[in-house]
Amino acid sequence: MTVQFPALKNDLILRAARGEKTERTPVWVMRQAGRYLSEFREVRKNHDFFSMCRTPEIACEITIQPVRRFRGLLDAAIIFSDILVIPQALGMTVEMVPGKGPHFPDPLVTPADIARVIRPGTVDIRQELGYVLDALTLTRQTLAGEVPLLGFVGAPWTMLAYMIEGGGSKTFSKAKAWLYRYPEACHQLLQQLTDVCVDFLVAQVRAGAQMVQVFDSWAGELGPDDYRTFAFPYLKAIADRVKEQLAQISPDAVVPMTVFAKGAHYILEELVTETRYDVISLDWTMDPAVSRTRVLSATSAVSGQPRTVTLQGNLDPSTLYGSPETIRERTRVMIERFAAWDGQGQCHIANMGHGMYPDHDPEHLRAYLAAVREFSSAFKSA
Ligand SMILES: Cc1c2[nH]c(c1CCC(=O)O)Cc1[nH]c(c(CCC(=O)O)c1C)Cc1[nH]c(c(CCC(=O)O)c1C)Cc1[nH]c(c(C)c1CCC(=O)O)C2
Repeated sequence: MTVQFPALKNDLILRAARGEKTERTPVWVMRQAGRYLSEFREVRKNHDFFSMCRTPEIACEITIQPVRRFRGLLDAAIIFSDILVIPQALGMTVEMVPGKGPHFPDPLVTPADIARVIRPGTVDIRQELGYVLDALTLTRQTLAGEVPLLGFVGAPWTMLAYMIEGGGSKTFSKAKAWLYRYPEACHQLLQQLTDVCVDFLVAQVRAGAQMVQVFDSWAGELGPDDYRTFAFPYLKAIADRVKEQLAQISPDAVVPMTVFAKGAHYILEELVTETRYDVISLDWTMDPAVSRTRVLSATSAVSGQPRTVTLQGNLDPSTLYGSPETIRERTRVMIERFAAWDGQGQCHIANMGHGMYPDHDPEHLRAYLAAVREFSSAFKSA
């Protein structure tokens, strides 16, 4: 299958991800499409969340809403979908309860339950998740090359946590109890989820995704040893296998990959030295300058040469509750810290340290996007 797409007019984020120099820092924001936008709420009031995901025309429209509203200020679009479409593809029921979040009426309770979701091979991606692929293709056409289109999946640990907890949780004690009581069943499930992630990401790229991100939103619930046992090996396998499979299609098909292990500050060195992710997304609790130093020294220790991986992030989303002047000042400091190592802030993709909140003022996001442009252009031309 070869689909022809319009030529790309803004490839800033792809260049930054590959470590190439850019004239300003590209910026996009997790959850840039969502409830803080009145135009999203307008569509949402007439539709159930997952029906919106399953209707390519609606998913396309919502993906493009922020690009349209902040025209010229965003450097990427991320496809409107959810990390929980994979548990659904494996046969689980997931509902999105307005104001509460995801709910699994029938979560995994005992290891015998994994028989419901484990199968030989993976799932038929076209059949179970074809609607995401169609949404990607339609959106990439509709964007007409204005900005690159990002695809994504949830990381195996984060998806396992939802499938066992049945929704969000304060302690993740059900999911973590499984790691201690039923480690074998967990590994089987994590392997199954990894296999689906790999096939799904490759399919997303074939359908039009120009870069992909793996969201390990609950990484920080695990300590270093558990993370190294139950999360990291699967994250690593996803990057290895996706890159291998894309390279087999053609060298040009290999897109940049981002990993966001939220809260797992201890894993930074291993992510850079042992995985093939091009971009590492930092949450707001990590200092950009310190993170860069850690990356440089970890890579030189391994190869004798420091490697410049691209870092993404990391303004605290709560900063957007401040005044536009505060946002501008905090953004200046953020840009400066990402530039501490080279004086320019190359190898940086600006984002928040997590997603937008529903009660954010879109005009405050605009202030952030404008400040990234202002200060990063100044640093890079200095
Ligand atoms: C953990 C997680 C989920 N989904 C996702 C993650 C990883 C990122 C993160 O850590 O935030 C990923 C996701 N979810 C959504 C996107 C779309 C693209 C974008 O970033 O704009 C993406 C990339 C839409 C969404 N996903 C969801 C909404 C709001 C749903 C609604 O309208 O009711 C949107 C726009 C719902 C969702 N989906 C999920 C939760 C916990 C919730 C409820 C919390 C909330 O309501 O914000 C699971």
